[in-house]
Amino acid sequence: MHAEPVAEAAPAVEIRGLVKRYAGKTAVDGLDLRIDRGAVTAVLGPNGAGKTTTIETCEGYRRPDAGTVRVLGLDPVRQAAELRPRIGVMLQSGGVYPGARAVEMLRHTAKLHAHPLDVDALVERLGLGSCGRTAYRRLSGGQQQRLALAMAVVGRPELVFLDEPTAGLDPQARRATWELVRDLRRDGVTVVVTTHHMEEAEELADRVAIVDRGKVIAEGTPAGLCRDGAEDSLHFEAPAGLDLGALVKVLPDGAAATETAPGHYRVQASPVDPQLVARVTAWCAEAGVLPERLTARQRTLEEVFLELTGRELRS
Ligand SMILES: Nc1ncnc2c1ncn2[C@@H]1O[C@H](COP(=O)(O)OP(=O)(O)OP(=O)(O)O)[C@@H](O)[C@H]1O
Repeated sequence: MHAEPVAEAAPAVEIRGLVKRYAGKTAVDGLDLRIDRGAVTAVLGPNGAGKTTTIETCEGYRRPDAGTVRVLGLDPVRQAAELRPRIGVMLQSGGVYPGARAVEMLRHTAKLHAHPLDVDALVERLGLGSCGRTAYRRLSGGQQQRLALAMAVVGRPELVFLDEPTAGLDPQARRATWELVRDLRRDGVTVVVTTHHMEEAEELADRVAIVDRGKVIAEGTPAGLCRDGAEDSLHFEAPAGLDLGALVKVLPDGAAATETAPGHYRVQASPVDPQLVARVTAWCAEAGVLPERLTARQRTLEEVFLELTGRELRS
């Protein structure tokens, strides 16, 4: 006899075939995305790709025109009352009463939750100490951002949505935000973050979803996306006119070697790994050639992003 299977916890977010239109214009076009619990997921995409619309649908602020959205197993519109206390939301536009005093508002929000974070410690770590009695509308843009972040996390939510949390922040505030996100992850909180900063996604995210024209067009770990289908390359300099036909013979199938300019060589292969470097250098040693300025390059997430979404500016 098998034991009864334990019901698996629902994923943090499960979106199937989401469609959202504004006045006939399709902003989200059959988007599928599953986000597991306990990880940081970065949602990337060009301006207007549909990221904010998707996130706001998960938060229950927008109703899908088609498809289904489940957040912690709940319908964000029909089961909003049950869902809201369990999620933290940082909106791009603040979503805060402009006349309210900054830290008072945070204290008030904390009191609405059963087990809030320590407000003073949060204020301190986000550098909001000097903003105590200042009205929200009088805070600088960066201070408003940090307060919105504090409001999103103060109630110790299970799942936090952060829409461009570091847009317009100075490097110190950006780092403080990253640290807070890392702490959330360490505490088992699921974080969904949209960003236009690729290094932020590489730095913070366990998984990345790239959205374009209302659909998820790629999904995986940052390292996996940089590796997948990648034409990575190895570069070195040596005397001009090396016999590259002989070099290619010792390389794995599919590898190519070219002299891009006299004495400048490029070896393309997938993957560029330590074995490839060893074969190239062993061949050079056989040929009595010193490969100078030998560099192995993997694509960055920004390069992958541009390859997938195109280099031209969208109108
Ligand atoms: N309230 C609205 N009314 C009409 N159109 C809208 C509305 N909100 C968004 N859109 C349109 O829907 C599309 C998707 O917008 P959305 O804000 O979801 O994109 P995004 O990926 O978050 O972009 P960004 O990176 O610029 O924030 C865009 O073409 C946008 O102009």
